[in-house]
Amino acid sequence: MFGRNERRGPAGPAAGSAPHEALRLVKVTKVYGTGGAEEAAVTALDGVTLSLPAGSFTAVMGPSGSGKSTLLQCAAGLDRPDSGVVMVDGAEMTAGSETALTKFRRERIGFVFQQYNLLPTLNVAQNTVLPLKLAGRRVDRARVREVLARVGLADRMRHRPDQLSGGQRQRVAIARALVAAPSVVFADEPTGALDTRSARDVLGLLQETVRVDRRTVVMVTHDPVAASYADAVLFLADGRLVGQMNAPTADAVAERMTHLGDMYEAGAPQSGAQQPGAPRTAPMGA
Ligand SMILES: Nc1ncnc2c1ncn2[C@@H]1O[C@H](COP(=O)(O)OP(=O)(O)OP(=O)(O)O)[C@@H](O)[C@H]1O
Repeated sequence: MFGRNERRGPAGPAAGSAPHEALRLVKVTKVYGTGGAEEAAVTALDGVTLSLPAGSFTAVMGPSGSGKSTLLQCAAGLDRPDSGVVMVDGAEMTAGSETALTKFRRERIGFVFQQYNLLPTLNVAQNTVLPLKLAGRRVDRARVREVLARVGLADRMRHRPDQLSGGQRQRVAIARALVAAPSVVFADEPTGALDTRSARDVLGLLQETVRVDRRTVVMVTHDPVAASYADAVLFLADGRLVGQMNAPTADAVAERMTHLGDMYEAGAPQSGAQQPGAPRTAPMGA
């Protein structure tokens, strides 16, 4: 496991080769409500365009209500945008039927939620293999053991979630997210319910899956320390991307968050300099 400041160089591929794009959003818009007399329409996402290279770890931050969860839901295929395109590994996720979307999600996407979402009646191993079973894929026992060993739970395979601590439960959720070798892992406040030490373990595991397995991780968080484990932070305000910070530190992220409202009101979004392996966001309004 790597410490948060132990970076192994840029998260992108070796210099000279074109970065493989893991996730692309083009003008993704989501409006809730009809805008009728009794229900004001809320534009939760307003034309979000971004591109994340494979093997990158990106945190998404922004004030409450800025659209972070909606962005995650739309990018992960758990919800459909009203307009715009979501592509994973160069394939358009938003194109097909509900069945096709579900299949796409099961094959290419992993999830980690704040409240773990483990099934209480299944043990650790059974929870971990659930994505494989749902996708109708063969369960490779050695792979399951390997993934559980990676998260430090090889000796807990027969335990049920209620026999585990919060940190251990979240590590099961990470094993479950990784077992099917997804292209992108989406994590929604994965450390929101954890103590500092468990949070550090979970963030280290997410970082490790990026560095070692070359997975792509997108994490929504309110916590500047959690965001500092990422390669880059994207800042949202009012459903728009308003800034980006590469190689973030907790202090710099906290400061940017403090000024985010002012920045946005002044119409002066700031972006950090682009670095290899960092996400590319479109200019405002693109
Ligand atoms: N199902 C829904 N129906 C109507 N409005 C919604 C719905 N889901 C979200 N919204 C609205 O869309 C906007 C963005 O919500 P979202 O949950 O994405 O924000 P967030 O940045 O994740 O907020 P938080 O940090 O508080 O979780 C908010 O104004 C919210 O009230």
